[in-house]
Amino acid sequence: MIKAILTDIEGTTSKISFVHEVLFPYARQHMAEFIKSQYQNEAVTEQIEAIKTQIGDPTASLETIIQTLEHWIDTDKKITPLKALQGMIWKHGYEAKEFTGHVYQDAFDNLTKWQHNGLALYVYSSGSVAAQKLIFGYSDFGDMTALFTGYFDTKIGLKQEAQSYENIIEALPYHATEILFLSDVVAELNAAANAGMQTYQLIRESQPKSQHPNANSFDQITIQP
Ligand SMILES: CSCCC(=O)C(=O)COP(=O)(O)O
Ligand SMILES: [Mg+2]
Repeated sequence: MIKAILTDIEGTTSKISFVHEVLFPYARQHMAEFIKSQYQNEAVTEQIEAIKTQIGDPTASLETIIQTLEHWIDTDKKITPLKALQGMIWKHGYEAKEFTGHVYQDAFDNLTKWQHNGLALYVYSSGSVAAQKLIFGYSDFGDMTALFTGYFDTKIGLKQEAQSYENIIEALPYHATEILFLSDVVAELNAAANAGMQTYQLIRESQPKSQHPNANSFDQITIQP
């Protein structure tokens, strides 16, 4: 019996193009100015130090840090300090109403229904928890954050590793088989299944099917009572 839903964002609740054509370019455009103006802000300093550790250069200049971040954005790296900084930059965009968070109508409808029916809803995305709260907090449907009981990001582990899902199971009051993980990415679904979760693949665009149950929209997801 499913008691909790764990959902991916990009390609699952939300359009890939919103992330790649709106969010990533916005962060790319503002990253240099943001780092230069905010590097003494404690939360930003913490991320800069983490980047220095990651690249193995404790004396890296701000210029090197900026170039590294821009390269990571261009190559879609799911690196925790990059994701934290992107979230901080997106906050300005959402607050200035430069964009709202894209969420598919069927995702909004079914997440609302599932929560109403007593299922606990959680998010697991490579975007930081702060960025997850922004996309749902400033969504096309208004503030959706009350739908979710909890959020997980790469601090719990990478999305294609079974250990990350084992860590999530450990953090939740459910048995692995009571959790349904929704994602468009087969490697993530395989990792979740290896940890014992149930899975559904969202095929929003023209991805190849896999051995996981699949659906084109949340409307087609059947949850056994
Ligand atoms: C929180 S919206 C931005 C998502 C993001 O930064 C990303 O890299 C996509 O990750 P996902 O795990 O949702 O595919
Ligand atoms: Mg995805």
